Amino acid sequence: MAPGKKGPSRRMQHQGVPPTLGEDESTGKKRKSSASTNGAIKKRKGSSAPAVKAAVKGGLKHAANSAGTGSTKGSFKAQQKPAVKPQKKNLLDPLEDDDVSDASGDAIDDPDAMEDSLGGAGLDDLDDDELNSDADDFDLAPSGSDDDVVDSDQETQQKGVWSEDDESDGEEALTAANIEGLSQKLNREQAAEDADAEAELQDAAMQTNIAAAELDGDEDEEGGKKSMLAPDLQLLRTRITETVRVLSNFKELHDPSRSRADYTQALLKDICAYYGYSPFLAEKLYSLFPPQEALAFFDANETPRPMVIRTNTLRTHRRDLAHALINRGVTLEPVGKWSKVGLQIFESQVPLGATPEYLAGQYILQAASSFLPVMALAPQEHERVLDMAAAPGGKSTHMAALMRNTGCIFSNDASKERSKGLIGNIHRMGVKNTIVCNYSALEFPKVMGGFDRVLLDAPCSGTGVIAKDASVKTNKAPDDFLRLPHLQKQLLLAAIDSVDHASKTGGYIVYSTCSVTVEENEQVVQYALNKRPNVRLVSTGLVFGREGFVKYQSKRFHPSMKDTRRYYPHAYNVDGFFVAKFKKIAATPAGAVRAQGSAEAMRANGNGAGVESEEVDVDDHAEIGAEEEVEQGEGEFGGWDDEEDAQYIERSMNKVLRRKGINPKATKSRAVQSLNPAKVVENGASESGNEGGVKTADGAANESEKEGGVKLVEETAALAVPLDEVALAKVASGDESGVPKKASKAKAKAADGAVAGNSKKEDKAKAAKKETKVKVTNGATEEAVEEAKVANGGTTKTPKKAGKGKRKSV
Ligand SMILES: C[S@@+](CC[C@H](N)C(=O)[O-])C[C@H]1O[C@@H](n2cnc3c(N)ncnc32)[C@H](O)[C@@H]1O
Repeated sequence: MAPGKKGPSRRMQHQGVPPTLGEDESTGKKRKSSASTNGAIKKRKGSSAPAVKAAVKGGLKHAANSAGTGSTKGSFKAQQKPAVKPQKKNLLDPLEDDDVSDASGDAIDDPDAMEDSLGGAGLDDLDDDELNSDADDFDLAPSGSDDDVVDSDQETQQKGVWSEDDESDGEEALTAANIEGLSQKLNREQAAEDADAEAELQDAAMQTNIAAAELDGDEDEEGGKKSMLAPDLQLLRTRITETVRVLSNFKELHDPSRSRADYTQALLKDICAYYGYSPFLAEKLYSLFPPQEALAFFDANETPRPMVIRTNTLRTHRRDLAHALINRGVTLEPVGKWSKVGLQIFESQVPLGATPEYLAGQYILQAASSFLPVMALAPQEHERVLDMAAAPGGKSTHMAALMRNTGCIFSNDASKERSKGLIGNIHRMGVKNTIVCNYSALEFPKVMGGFDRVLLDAPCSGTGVIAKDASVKTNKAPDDFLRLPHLQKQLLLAAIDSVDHASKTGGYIVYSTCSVTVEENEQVVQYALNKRPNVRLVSTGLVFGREGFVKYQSKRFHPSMKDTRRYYPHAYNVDGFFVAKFKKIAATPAGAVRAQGSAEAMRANGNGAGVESEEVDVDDHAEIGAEEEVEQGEGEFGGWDDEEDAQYIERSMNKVLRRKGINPKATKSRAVQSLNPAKVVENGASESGNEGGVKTADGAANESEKEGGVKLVEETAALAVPLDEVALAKVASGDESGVPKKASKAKAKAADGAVAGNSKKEDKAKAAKKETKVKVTNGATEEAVEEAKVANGGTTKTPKKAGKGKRKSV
C-alpha cells in the first residue's frame, strides 16, 4: 500500500488462494500479499513509518509555517487542527492495526519472508518432495515550535469557553423578554464561528493546493516555504506517474523547456518525499531500472513479500506437513514448481513460529529467495561444504537436508550472538552433519580449506529487503557502498581459495547477497574474476531470475556475467537477491594466497588452527601456483591489493563529492578524511574480521563502528575463536566424517556451543592479538602493527611497507 493510504489491516484481509510464487515475471505482480508474519508486520510497520513521520512532521511544519507567513496568531492556531489532524489519523491508523495483529509471535529462523509466482502448482504437487529428489531438480517551524502548537491549541479552547464576550453573556440574566434576543445572538455567533472554520478549512486546502502547484515543478519563490507544507501524497503520486510517463516517451511528451535531467531530478525528489528514501539511495536504486520499472520496484518495497516456510525433509515430507498445518487452520499452497520444499502461507490461525510441527523441526520460516543460493550450490551427499556466513542457518540447514545429513558442513559466522540462533536451528531441525564455527570468514582457508563447495551468503546493504527493513531507505551512506563491497571482495577471494579445484564431485562456489546494487554484486564478481583467473562463472541452474548486468552505466563486465542471476521484488515477488556460481578450475597460486596473508599466516602459525596438511595442501598449491604464476605473469594474479582498493575508494569518494558540488581537494581536511578509506580499513573490514564495518541486512549489523574502535576491535578479537573451541553440532550425532583431526579432538568441549578452556599458548596469542588490535585502532605506530602481526601469526593487516618486510622474512 502506498504510504498514507488507509485500508484494512493486511491481516484482516482474506487473501483467498492466489497463484503460487513462480518464475513468470509477468504474473509476479498479480498476486496479493499473504498472511502476515511478524517479519512481515514489522516490515510493513517499518516501511510506512518514515513516510508517515515525514508526512506528520510536514503537516506540523505546514501549520507553523502559516503563522510565519502572515496569519494572525489566532487564526494560525485555529488552522492547525483541520490542516494536520485528518492526515495524521489517516496515516497512523494502519499502524495501529498492525500493532494489534503483531501478536502472532513467529518468524524466528530466518529474517527473510517472501513471495513470487510461477503459477500452477496445487496441493497435488505436494508429493514432489525434495527428500526424494535431486538437489539439482529445482527447478518545523520558522517561528513556532511544537510547544507553540500545543499552546495554541489550549488558547483556542479557552477562547471558546472563557472569552470576555462569553463571560458578559453568561452574566446577563436570562429572562422571558430577552431569551429570544440572546438565542439569536448565540445563533449569529455560531454562524460566524462556522464561517471562520470554513474559511480556515479552505485556507488549509488552498495551501495544499499551493503545494500541489509547486509539485508541478514551479520554483519555490518564498525560499523554504515549499518544504514546510504537508506533502499531498495523492498529488505526489500523480506527479510521479506523470513524470515517469514523460520520461518513458521523452521525445514525444516532454516540455521543450525542460531537459531529461530536469525531469529525472524532479522525479527523484518526489520519490524521496513519497516513499521516504534518502536522495542518495533513491538515485542509486532508480538507476538500476528504466523509469517505469523503477517505480514498480519502489512500490514493491512498500508491500511485504508473502510468507513462506521450507519443509525440513530430514524430518517430514511436504505433503504431510501441509496436511498437518491445514488441520491447524493454515491456508497454504506449494510455493511454485521451482521448489519441492516451499509452502506459501496465505492465512494462519496459529503462530507459525510456535506450532508443534515447528517445534519438532519440520519446517523453518524462510524467504523464497533464500532457497535460491542453496539450490544453485546444489551440495551433494558425502561432500565437505563450507557455509562462510551461516547464521541464523536457513541455508546451512537446507544444505544439510539436500545432503541427507551425510558428509560434513562447516557452518561459520563471525557473530557469536547470531551463531547461537544457528546452533538452535541446527538442533531443532535434526541436522547432524554440521560443525558450527565462529571465525571471520576472512580467515579461510587458513582455518581450513579443500572444500567441495563453498557458499558465501555475504553480509550486505540489504537493498533487496527494504520491504522487510525500511531503515535501509535512510541509513545507507555512500561509504557503505565502498566498505561493504571491499569486504565482500575479500570474502569472495577467501571462498574461492577454500575450495578444492580437484574435487571429484564439486569445486563450486556460490556468492549471494540480498542486495540489488551493482557494487555489491557484479562488481564483486568481476573483481574475483580479475584476481582469480582459476575460476569461471557457470550457470546457476536456477529456472528463473534476470541475467546479471554485462553493462551498467559506464561499467563493462565479463560476458559470462549473464550467468549470474538477479531477483527483484516487483518482478518475482521475492526479496531482491543476487546469485553467482563459480567453478574453480585450477588451484589458486601461492602468490595469491600469500598476498592475502593466508599462506603466510599458516606458515608463521605453524599451520593455523585446525589445519591438517591433507586438508589444505599448501605446498601442492604453491607448486602449481608457481607454475601458473609464470604462465600468467606476475602481477596479473594475486590476492586483494589494499593500496589499489584504497585508490579506487578514494577516486569514488572524490566523484561523489564532485557530484555534490564539493571540491575534493578543498575538502581533503574534513569531508574526505572523515571517509578516509584507510580509516575504514582500520575500523572495519579488516584484519581478522570485518565485524566493525559490517552491517548485515538482517540485523547482524555490528554498530560498533559508530561506537568507537576499541570496543569494536575487542569484539573482533573475541570472535576469532579457534576451531577447537567451536560448537560442534555434529558431535551430538557422534558422526565424525569429514571433521579434521584437530577439530574432532575438541568435540566434547563444544557439543552445546560452550567454549571450553584454551591452551595457554592460544590464550596468550589471543590476549596479545586483542591488546595490539586496540592499539592499532587507537592510532598505533607501524611497529605496533608489526608487533600485532607477529602476535597474531601474521594475519593482522600491515601497512604495505611493514608488510613487505614481513613477507621478505617469510
Ligand atoms: C546475510 S547473513 C547470512 C544469512 C545466512 N546465510 C542464512 O541463510 O541464514 C550474513 C551473515 O554474515 C555474518 N558475517 C558478517 N561478517 C562476517 C565475516 N567477516 N565472516 C563471517 N561471517 C560474517 C553476519 O554475522 C551474518 O550472520
